[in-house]
Amino acid sequence: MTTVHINDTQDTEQPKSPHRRSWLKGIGVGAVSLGAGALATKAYIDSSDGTQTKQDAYGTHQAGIITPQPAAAIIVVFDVLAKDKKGFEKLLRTLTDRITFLTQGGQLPQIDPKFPPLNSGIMGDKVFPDNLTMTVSLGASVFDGRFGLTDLKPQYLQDMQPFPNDALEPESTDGDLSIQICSNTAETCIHALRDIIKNTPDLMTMRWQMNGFLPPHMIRKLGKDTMRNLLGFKDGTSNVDAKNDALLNELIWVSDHANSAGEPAWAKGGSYQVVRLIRNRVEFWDRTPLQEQETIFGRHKLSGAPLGKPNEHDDPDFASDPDGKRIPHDAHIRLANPRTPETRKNLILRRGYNYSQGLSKSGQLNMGLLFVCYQSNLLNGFLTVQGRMNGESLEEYIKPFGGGYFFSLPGFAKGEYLGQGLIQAAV
Ligand SMILES: C=CC1=C(C)c2cc3[nH]c(cc4nc(cc5[nH]c(cc1n2)c(C)c5CCC(=O)O)C(CCC(=O)O)=C4C)c(C)c3C=C
Ligand SMILES: [Fe+2]
Repeated sequence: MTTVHINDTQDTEQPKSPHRRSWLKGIGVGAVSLGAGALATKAYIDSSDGTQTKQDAYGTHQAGIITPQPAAAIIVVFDVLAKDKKGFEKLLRTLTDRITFLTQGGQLPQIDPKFPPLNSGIMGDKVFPDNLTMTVSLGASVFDGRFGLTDLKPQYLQDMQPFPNDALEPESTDGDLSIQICSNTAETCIHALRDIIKNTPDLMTMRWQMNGFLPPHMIRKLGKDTMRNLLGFKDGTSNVDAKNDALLNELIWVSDHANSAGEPAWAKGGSYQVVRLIRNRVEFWDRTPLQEQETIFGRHKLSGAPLGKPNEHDDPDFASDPDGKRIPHDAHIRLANPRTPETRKNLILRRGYNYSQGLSKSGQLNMGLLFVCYQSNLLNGFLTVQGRMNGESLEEYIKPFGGGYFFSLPGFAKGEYLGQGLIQAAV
């Protein structure tokens, strides 16, 4: 999908849009003579505030997978109430309509005040796009026979089985259908979620959800800097290049590539989505020596550089360290990506968010990582990577307690609906 940026992530102190320049002219002030504060104020009230930034609704792939991450996210997982294929199709058509409207924006209809409003009203009467994406994915349970889809399940889709360090809570695990909602603001995500709930009361019910956030000032730097997770480390330094189409067709999208062999035809253009809710034991972490923290990840905390290297994007060069003296063999990055020709097929596209949810029952900070990743092959991707990381030193500080495996539907064209290929292939 094409990304359309309308000055959202630009440096707000440089007048760029014609609209903005005309405003400056209109008040008879030259840009050079305006102080940064005045420009920043103006940036807040015109289109460069990001409210008009739009992601395409139509395309080969759904938005929200390779599109840049905005600052706010909600992952919400539903169980489907629809009883048959017809009901499931109605759900997919409703989701398509609402997502198209919410992501592109527009006027909300006025209604008779004797009836409840059609919408929460959080965005007023005119919905603005605010960089919203809503990515719809299906869990394995949808293919259980209720909707005539049994023979159409993506081959690796399954319920989440606990890894040795997991304590999966059933109320926060699995589910029929996930929606990853991402936007510039938490309010726009909440608005979108409430719109979906209001429009599908008879079709699905919420099972679990998690809100995530990233620092907005870092997002505005547009990839010039890497964001930090709540353990204080740069997270996202090394990731699959979302601009490399050949790589994406091999590793992220179900495609004609051998990595996707055996998948049903309808799944082409989709991707396996993994969500993991991972609590961080931050009080314990904050009492851990810096040296130990860095050894656990295999990177320097401040710079994000691989241990013993000066720069963040330097190659960790494991080959020159066969005994693990510089970067231990059980360091997170060494297990996650050993960087060998054999492990190339295990690369995944990570798209996680931080989360914070007040206090745990035992009075500790309840915060961590809303881990999300995408891959064309769940077995070669997350399942193998997580398998390699079982027993890593980081496990003492983290506790995965929920999540699920889902299949992100292919994108749709104008006049089509999400999952149309699946429904048409169903019996
Ligand atoms: C199974 C996949 C992964 C899980 C689960 C996971 C959890 C997790 N990660 C961090 C922090 C960092 N991860 C980093 C790199 C990294 N992590 C994974 C995979 C999982 N992480 C991969 C594939 C990579 C990239 C490795 C590489 O190519 O070098 C880093 C280093 C910076 C970076 O490259 O992003 C950090 C820091 C936490 C805190 C966490 C669970 C709470
Ligand atoms: Fe990681």
